[in-house]
Amino acid sequence: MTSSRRCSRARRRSPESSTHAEASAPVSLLRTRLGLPGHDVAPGDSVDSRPRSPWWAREDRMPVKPDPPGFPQRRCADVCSVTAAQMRDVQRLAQEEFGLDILQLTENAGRSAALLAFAMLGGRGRGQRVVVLAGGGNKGAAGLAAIRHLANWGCRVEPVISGVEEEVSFTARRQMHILRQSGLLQPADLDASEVTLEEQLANADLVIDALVGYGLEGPPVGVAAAVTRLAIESRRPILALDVPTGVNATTGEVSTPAIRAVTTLMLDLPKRGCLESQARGMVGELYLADIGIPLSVHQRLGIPVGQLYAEGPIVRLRR
Ligand SMILES: NC(=O)C1=CN([C@@H]2O[C@H](COP(=O)(O)OP(=O)(O)OC[C@H]3O[C@@H](n4cnc5c(N)ncnc54)[C@H](OP(=O)(O)O)[C@@H]3O)[C@@H](O)[C@H]2O)[C@H](O)CC1
Ligand SMILES: [K+]
Repeated sequence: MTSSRRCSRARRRSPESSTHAEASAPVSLLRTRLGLPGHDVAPGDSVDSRPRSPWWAREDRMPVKPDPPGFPQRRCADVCSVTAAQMRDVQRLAQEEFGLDILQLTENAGRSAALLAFAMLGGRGRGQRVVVLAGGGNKGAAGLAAIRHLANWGCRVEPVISGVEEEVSFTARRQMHILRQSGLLQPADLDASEVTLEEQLANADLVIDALVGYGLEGPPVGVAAAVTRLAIESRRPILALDVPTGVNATTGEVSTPAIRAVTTLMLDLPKRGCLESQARGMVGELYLADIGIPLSVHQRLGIPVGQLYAEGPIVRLRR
């Protein structure tokens, strides 16, 4: 099962490259489409060697706050953290026995992400550009939901879709449908070239990483890896949803490539991997959002949540 999954992933994600070359040269994927020369970054290469400020980069960007004030605070040590497997159990129970719909959970996740992003932007939407990198799973669906909220609040939001629409989860597909009907997703967003993406990133005030969360299997490959590398090279501030792409939610193991976030908004409960010391440089400031899973779901599974959200639905975690 696992190996056939992986084969189909390699096939789907990297039609232009041979299977064994794929892991080392994902960035050339989008470039290949454009017929441009290669642009490979070897694992361990310093991103400092990349040229800074290209001609299209805006000079008038507002600084974002990685640690916006106004949220209640908790100490990491006082909050119970979970593995990806425990989180899946919570989600399964919430859906199968309590009747919550995954669309509700992803919507709440996306709205929480939008609220924190808005606070990071200083509580002002007009004139702010946000780029949302969306994958094909429920993390992607949450990022896509965030686009609609941030657009309503005056931001200019650009979606970057890293999956083939027919293959993404139904939650992501539903959010894509809503965005398309709202005029927030254009045909060109589904097939952005590397150059377009570099330009979008260079002009972004804030980037939201909604590529791959606790569903990560092995190091990021294919388009998700290519987009991750471009986001790293752009040096723009990144808000990661749940766990930065490329970081293992349970162990904290950091793959190449992996998103280095200024802020990570974990959903429902802290993911153990985000609190591990090896992931520290990747997660940045830590926040936690209630996504509407009843406390009794956690209680049933013996996970003590206590008064975690008693002062508000988004909490800042201090180390
Ligand atoms: N209860 C919660 O905590 C909730 C969390 N939410 C968010 O959803 C994710 C978990 O969602 P899930 O759909 O299970 O998985 P992900 O979205 O994290 O990842 C699946 C997609 O990622 C692709 N993938 C997996 N491994 C790789 C890889 N090595 N390289 C590239 N791409 C990869 C996978 O592709 P497939 O081809 O395998 O299908 C999927 O497209 C959680 O982290 C939160 O962010 C919900 O929003 C609400 C509930
Ligand atoms: K999935």
